[in-house]
Amino acid sequence: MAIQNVMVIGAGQMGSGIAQVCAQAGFNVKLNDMKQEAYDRGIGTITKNLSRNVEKGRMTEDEKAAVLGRITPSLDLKDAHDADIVIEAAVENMEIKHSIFKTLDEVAPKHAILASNTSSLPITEIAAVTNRPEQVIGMHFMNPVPVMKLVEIIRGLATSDEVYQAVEEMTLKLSKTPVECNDFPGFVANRILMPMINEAIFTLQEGVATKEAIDDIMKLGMNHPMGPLQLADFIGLDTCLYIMEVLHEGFGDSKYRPSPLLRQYVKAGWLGKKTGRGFYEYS
Ligand SMILES: CC(=O)CC(=O)SCCNC(=O)CCNC(=O)[C@H](O)C(C)(C)COP(=O)(O)OP(=O)(O)OC[C@H]1O[C@@H](n2cnc3c(N)ncnc32)[C@H](O)[C@@H]1OP(=O)(O)O
Ligand SMILES: NC(=O)C1=CN([C@@H]2O[C@H](COP(=O)(O)OP(=O)(O)OC[C@H]3O[C@@H](n4cnc5c(N)ncnc54)[C@H](OP(=O)(O)O)[C@@H]3O)[C@@H](O)[C@H]2O)C=CC1
Repeated sequence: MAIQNVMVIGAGQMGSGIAQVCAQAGFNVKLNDMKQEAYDRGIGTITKNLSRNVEKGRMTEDEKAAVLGRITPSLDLKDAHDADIVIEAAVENMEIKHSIFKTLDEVAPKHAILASNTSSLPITEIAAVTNRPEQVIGMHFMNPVPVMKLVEIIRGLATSDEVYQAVEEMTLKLSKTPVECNDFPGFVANRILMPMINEAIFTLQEGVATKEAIDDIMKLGMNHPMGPLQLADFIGLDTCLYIMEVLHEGFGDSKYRPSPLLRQYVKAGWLGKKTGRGFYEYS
């Protein structure tokens, strides 16, 4: 299965990163969002990242222009009509993903693979709204996409071996490392990461230490590049809450209950770095 045309849905922090690494690897990319402003923000981030590569001598101006030339804007899911693979990176919400996958199933070519960058939502349940569940797969990139090497590849119940192999090959072309896992709540990455972040928020809520102290203890004591509260801000507190809810519901175990402080911050619109305020403030 030869992949050349890629469509990325959602031009937020993950979608823009995915579009960038695909275009850098030579794929033709359509970057889709609902609003022009969202696309403009996404392509702005990509341009900034590529300019830094030029400044650091890792890329020429011509190469930067060629990468940008391979990305075209889209505000309509029907633009998936010539895609070989669609990688969905819209918000972490099952209703929205269902609606996107239903439409994609109608408009994308029969051979197209429909992948989701979901952090935690069941791939099997996303696949079930399509007529091609064997061509639906999880392709879970890590944030920031241009830097992080891992792509967690999740097989839904019906995902075919052929589709798995095509996605594995594409991941290698992106200079990333594919690691396979099965479709279970939170997969592997977030089943392990997110309870740690949630526990850090409980620790803050209970006044055990300040946010700075919690982060310093985990950074200096465990050699983590970011403390858990800083990392939560970086991921997005809305995304963290969605993931905890998926774990809580999926396992039915109270150890996964989201911290009330996390819920409160999300209700306040303090979603972390992307909104300028989370546990920390950002200018
Ligand atoms: C929620 C999910 O479903 C799954 C997830 O993604 S969970 C989140 C997983 N990600 C992590 O855990 C990230 C943890 N943090 C880190 O690894 C590091 O703090 C970091 C890579 C983000 C920044 O590294 P740092 O050494 O502190 O900062 P800095 O020196 O500024 O950056 C290192 C490099 O990354 C690049 N970089 C940093 N942030 C970037 C971004 N947002 N986009 C693109 N490049 C970025 C920098 O340009 C720099 O590149 P060069 O050295 O080649 O110039
Ligand atoms: N943040 C992280 O660290 C990681 C996130 N993920 C997953 O990636 C996905 C995206 O997360 P992230 O990039 O952080 O989120 P962002 O909020 O940064 O971006 C999501 C983008 O998708 C847009 N969007 C929402 N609905 C639709 C739709 N129906 N069609 C097209 N675009 C839409 C949003 O527009 P608007 O703002 O107008 O709603 C926004 O621009 C989620 O599933 C998340 O779980 C995976 C790995 C890591």
